[in-house]
Amino acid sequence: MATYSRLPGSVALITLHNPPVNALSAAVRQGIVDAVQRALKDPKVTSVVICGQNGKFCGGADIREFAGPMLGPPLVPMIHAIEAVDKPVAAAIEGVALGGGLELALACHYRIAHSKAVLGLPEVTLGLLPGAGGSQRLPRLIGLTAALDLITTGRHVSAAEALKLGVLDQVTDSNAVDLAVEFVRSVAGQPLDSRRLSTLPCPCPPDVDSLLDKVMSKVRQRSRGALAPVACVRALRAAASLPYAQGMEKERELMATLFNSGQARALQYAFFSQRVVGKWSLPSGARWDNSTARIISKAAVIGLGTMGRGIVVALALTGISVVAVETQEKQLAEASRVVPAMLQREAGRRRLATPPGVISFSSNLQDVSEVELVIEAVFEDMSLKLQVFKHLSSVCRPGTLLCSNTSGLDIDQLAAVTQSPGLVVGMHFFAPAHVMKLLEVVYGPRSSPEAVATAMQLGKRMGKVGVAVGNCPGFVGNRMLKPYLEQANFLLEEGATPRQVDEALEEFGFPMGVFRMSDLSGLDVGWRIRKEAGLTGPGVESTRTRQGRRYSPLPDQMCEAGRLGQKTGKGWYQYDGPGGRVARSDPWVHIFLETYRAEHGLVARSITLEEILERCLYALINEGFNILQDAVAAGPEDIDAIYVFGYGWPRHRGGPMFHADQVGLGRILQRLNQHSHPDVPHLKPSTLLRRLVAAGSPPVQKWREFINKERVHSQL
Ligand SMILES: CCCCCCCCCCCCC/C=C/C(=O)SCCNC(=O)CCNC(=O)[C@H](O)C(C)(C)COP(=O)(O)OP(=O)(O)OC[C@H]1O[C@@H](n2cnc3c(N)ncnc32)[C@H](O)[C@@H]1OP(=O)(O)O
Repeated sequence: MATYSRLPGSVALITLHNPPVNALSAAVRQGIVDAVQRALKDPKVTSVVICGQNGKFCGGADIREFAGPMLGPPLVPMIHAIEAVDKPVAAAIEGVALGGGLELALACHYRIAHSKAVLGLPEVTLGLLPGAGGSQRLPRLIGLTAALDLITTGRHVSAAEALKLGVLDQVTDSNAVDLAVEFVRSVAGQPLDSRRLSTLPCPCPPDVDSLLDKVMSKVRQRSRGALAPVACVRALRAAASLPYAQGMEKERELMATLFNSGQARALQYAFFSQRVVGKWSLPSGARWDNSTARIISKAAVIGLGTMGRGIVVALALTGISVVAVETQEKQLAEASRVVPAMLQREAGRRRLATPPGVISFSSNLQDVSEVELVIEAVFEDMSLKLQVFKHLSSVCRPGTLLCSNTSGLDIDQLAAVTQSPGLVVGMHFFAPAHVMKLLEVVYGPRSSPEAVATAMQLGKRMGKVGVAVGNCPGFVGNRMLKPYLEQANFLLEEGATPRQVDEALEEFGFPMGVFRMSDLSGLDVGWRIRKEAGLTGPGVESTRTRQGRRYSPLPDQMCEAGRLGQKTGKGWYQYDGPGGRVARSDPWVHIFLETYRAEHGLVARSITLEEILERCLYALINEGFNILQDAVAAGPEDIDAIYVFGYGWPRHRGGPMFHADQVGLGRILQRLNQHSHPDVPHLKPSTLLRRLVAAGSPPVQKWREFINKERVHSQL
């Protein structure tokens, strides 16, 4: 709702009330309409201020309402009515003015903000455009070029930047509402025509068409099939070329298409998933709201390879003091040189004013004795990690949290060699660790709620999306990746080329197909894991069935031929020498595949794009259902957040489990059954998937509840 009060000196104050962010729900819109009417009718009122309760102006339209029928007064006419008021109206912006919140402010005649306020039109990140006049008013206020940047990226800007751009009229370090009240009193009675943005022309550069074409091609390239950024550019083209009323008509038309699209649903689901995963819970009953996190101020990182260096930077950026330990002198010397530069660059990129934490480098493990939390990031080798954990347990003071950055090894085994297994958790970062948003926080049966809460809290401080997951080989992300990679290799055996597979996945929206990704991360990573699992190596027979399952030795043979990916200049593609980035098809690979097929009596067949996607993605999704069934992930949102933030799953497709819901669970089940084969267990449909289909395929938002009920009745 919104409240109305008349302040001394003829100013009406309209306050939005809808915690936590004063979103423009039906009740708030009704409250605003009523309050504006009252202000208009009251002859004693000469000016109006609109503000939000609890220091937050407005977080925009109520996203939850988008899923149902839109009730209450519509936003667009409400905003028009505010602009038309013949008494000066000012928005007093504290906290946030985002989306519809900023559009509301743009309808006001003046905008006054607190210096800590954040403004933006992030609708594009929800699969929409600023459809309450924002796409037409903002360019008229700040010019087409700046509006294109803000609207197509959805980025938030500080009050200082907004003032510079001309979005704001004044910024204050003190009370923005008081200043706005004082200000509107001073301008009461003055003409308002020039303050109504809809009446102004849109300032454009002379080469407007070439600017719009350039932005459009950049947006298409960056958006990987997302519709909203393209629609935003179209709406802004209308602002630049049409009178306001026609521009609004175009905005409405584009918004109508986006509003009901699967992409908007996916992006709004992704918005809420990101928030759901913060509210973690463990099978033990420990939860985000009944567990206490420790505040970490001193931490250590053991191992300064690529991952360790990124973790040091991520910690230091939060202001934590870090002891960075590396026992190999050469690696230590290189890290001491490289890490401060990385830190400087990243701090600059994030426009951090505060000095980052202090880093001290050491080759001595004893130097971690005073820290509160250690993150081990040594080579992915269990015996080495066990040694490190044993040592840490004796060196660190009691109560120190011991975390491992392992990408899939057994956390319980590591915990078992320490004196306090409850204080051991996995903190699985993704490369580059100071940039990538995902953090898998891995708990074992003995991990204490405090340890999980602390790791999750620390992740949040580092700006990560932390997802609490159970302990199993590969955890969630890499466990699901395994069947995906496996299917990609099988497709090569059957006749596909690496480029065909990659193109299908890139067209789906991944930034990189599976083979380009393997080349980037190094083919030897998986090779080492397969050797440890006894699947390849000396003495293992070179067959296509191993340990009772279909097995493709193709990636092993690539490694044996010294083709480890980008780092060797050759992998599934060829590059311009070691470290090269541009992937080109390699005739060697084609001959290699042909020879391989001939040796194994395989006849290449033509494989459709559809089959590539189904086999790779449905195998991955099926493993997601197994993970939910095993309670390794608490809900589908957890899996989807992991894939969107860590594995390049296109955000406008919501995540693998959301995608399954969109495709239809019945269809996924039917296709899995079709592709299924007795010696490919990953394609055997999961029991959970079958039970969901039998229950009528409830929507993804209901799966958590369904799983819990099934578990109570021991059906899973
Ligand atoms: C027939 C078809 C017709 C089609 C035509 C239709 C026409 C319709 C016209 C409608 C035009 C609408 C145009 C406007 C659109 C919009 O405004 S879309 C929304 C834009 N706003 C945003 O994207 C902001 C989203 N929120 C945030 O970025 C952050 O929440 C925050 C505001 C910066 C605060 O961050 P923080 O303090 O970290 O808190 P959070 O944890 O993120 O959030 C707290 C809780 O608040 C919930 N929430 C936040 N914003 C909204 C929102 N806008 N709507 C609903 N709920 C919101 C968030 O989910 C958290 O709740 P819990 O998860 O329950 O904790």
